[in-house]
Amino acid sequence: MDWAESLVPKRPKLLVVDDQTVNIQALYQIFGADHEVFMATSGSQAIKVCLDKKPDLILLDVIMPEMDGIAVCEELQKNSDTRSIPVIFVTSQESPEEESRGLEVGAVDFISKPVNPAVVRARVRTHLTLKAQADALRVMASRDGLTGIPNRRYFDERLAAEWRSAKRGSQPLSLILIDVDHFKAYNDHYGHVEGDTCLRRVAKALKLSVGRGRDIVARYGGEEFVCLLPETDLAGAEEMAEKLRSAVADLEISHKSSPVGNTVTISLGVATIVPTSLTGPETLLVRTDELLYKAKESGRNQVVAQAI
Ligand SMILES: Nc1nc2c(ncn2[C@@H]2O[C@H](COP(=O)(O)OP(=O)(O)OP(=O)(O)O)[C@@H](O)[C@H]2O)c(=O)[nH]1
Repeated sequence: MDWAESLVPKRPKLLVVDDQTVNIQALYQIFGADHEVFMATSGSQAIKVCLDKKPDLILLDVIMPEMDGIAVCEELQKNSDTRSIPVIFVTSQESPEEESRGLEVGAVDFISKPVNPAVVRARVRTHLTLKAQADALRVMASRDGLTGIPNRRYFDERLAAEWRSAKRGSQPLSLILIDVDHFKAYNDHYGHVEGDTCLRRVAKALKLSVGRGRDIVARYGGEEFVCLLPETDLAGAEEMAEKLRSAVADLEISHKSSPVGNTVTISLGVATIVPTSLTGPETLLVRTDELLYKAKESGRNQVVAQAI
């Protein structure tokens, strides 16, 4: 088994959608033993099952009354939770027009009815492998290689999305920029390998300190980290920043060449904004960076917070 195949779940989840139960049964016979098979007999039911069960792949009948396969595909494409689920159309009247229309709306493959067990198994396996590979690459592209926490790229995406959401709901959005104090001196004293270990431990402590579902901690670059707190006002963000500061202090990582103390410390800038059309995410980033600078200037190992 190669790397890509090993990423496929042991018992992949398949959703079979067909208005004729006899067709569903035929596919169940082929996949039931080594796949978890969900069934839907209409387009709207298929959408519900997708949202609920998050299948790894969908085998979708094209012609169905009420909501056909094309409409189901279009609906799945609209939602970021279902967009990446591969859809294979199962069709009885194959025509080039129908095939190109299906591919346009996001189908990855076509299979003719009545299905041939060996062909359908091989195609499903191929698309499950491709999906698993794409998922793994997506995760890898959003992680920082050294610390394993989300990287700047992922943070930028989340910031843009949370900005839009906060603007729509007129909710506060808070940002904390975090910088390890005198880290150059740490590297100079202990060496780069120890420096890397220190960054990993700091990242872990920060990550374990944030609790809410949409909060994220990411590596912003070098010895800088960032924490994004949706629907959080200044008081809440300041409290969180203080928690992060103590979490790192509590690690008690020896830093003999630090003018601040004997252990590794961090400085934090905190800003909160209720986004409007007149401002953009850069406003929040720039202001938070200025506040971090103030925290450094005022002696480090502290939090400086302000609402915009
Ligand atoms: N070991 C290690 N060091 C890094 C990494 N990324 C950045 N650094 C180091 O972090 C240090 C940051 O130094 P400065 O920007 O001068 O900041 P500082 O020494 O922390 O000083 P202040 O921020 O003012 O307290 C540099 O020496 C970088 O080489 C990394 O991935 N691993």
